Amino acid sequence: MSELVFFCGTMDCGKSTLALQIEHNRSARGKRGLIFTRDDRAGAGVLSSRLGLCTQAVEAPEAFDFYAHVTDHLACGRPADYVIADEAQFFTAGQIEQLARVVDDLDLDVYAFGITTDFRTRLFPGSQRLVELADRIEVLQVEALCWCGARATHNARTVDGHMVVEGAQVVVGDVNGTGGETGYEVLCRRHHLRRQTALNAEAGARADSAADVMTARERTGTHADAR
Ligand SMILES: Nc1ncnc2c1ncn2[C@@H]1O[C@H](COP(=O)(O)OP(=O)(O)O)[C@@H](O)[C@H]1O
Ligand SMILES: Cc1cn([C@H]2C[C@H](O)[C@@H](COP(=O)(O)O)O2)c(=O)[nH]c1=O
Repeated sequence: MSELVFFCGTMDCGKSTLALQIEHNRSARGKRGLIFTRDDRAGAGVLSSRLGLCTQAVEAPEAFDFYAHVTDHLACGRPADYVIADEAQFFTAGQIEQLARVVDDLDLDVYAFGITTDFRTRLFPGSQRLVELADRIEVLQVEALCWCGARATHNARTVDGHMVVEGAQVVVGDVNGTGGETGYEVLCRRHHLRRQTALNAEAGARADSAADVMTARERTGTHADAR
């Protein structure tokens, strides 16, 4: 029986890589896939992984109808055995329902990949509908890590390395943003809630060690000018 599977995780945990691997393994066995994405960092009509691999995909903007596209494709006599949909968090709830119909009415497997929550820890509409409708939810096993070493569970948006909590839900970008640009950093829940990014942690550690030196000097009565 065909299924709708939602592969999810934080940013940078290997979702697009897995999408490319699933595509590779199935096409190597003669199966034909339809590949969709929306607003990939590499540009329109591309599904890209940070490992350097990418493949052509159909760009699916807000008005795009997945069900109509797949039925048209089949009606033209072209084959399709499965569907891959990356950046699924950006799809509308209605588009996820179309993907569910592709499974139920057209009997194709649909593999959707996306982050569940935004920089404010709120579900994206597409991800919410996938959680509600998917036959299976697979959390990726390659853990992205917070700067503290714990498993990263949340996505922070950063400007100059500092976490921001205001702004549009969708801002396409990458982890490790630099030079004033909007970027992202994955964090564990504790550090997301405390708004502590790697940069803040570094500054905090420097301040702590300066305070330790001051305390030691006060304790021993030594000062830089006394040396
Ligand atoms: N230089 C590298 N060497 C090895 N693995 C890398 C390298 N750069 C990225 N990766 C791997 O690629 C993963 C990101 O893959 P990607 O498919 O782009 O993530 P996602 O789609 O979840 O944002 C990282 O978690 C890491 O495991
Ligand atoms: C948290 C968050 C992310 N985004 C964007 C940033 C990237 O373009 C994608 C995620 O891509 P990835 O392949 O999973 O790294 O989503 C956003 O628009 N809004 C957010 O809150």
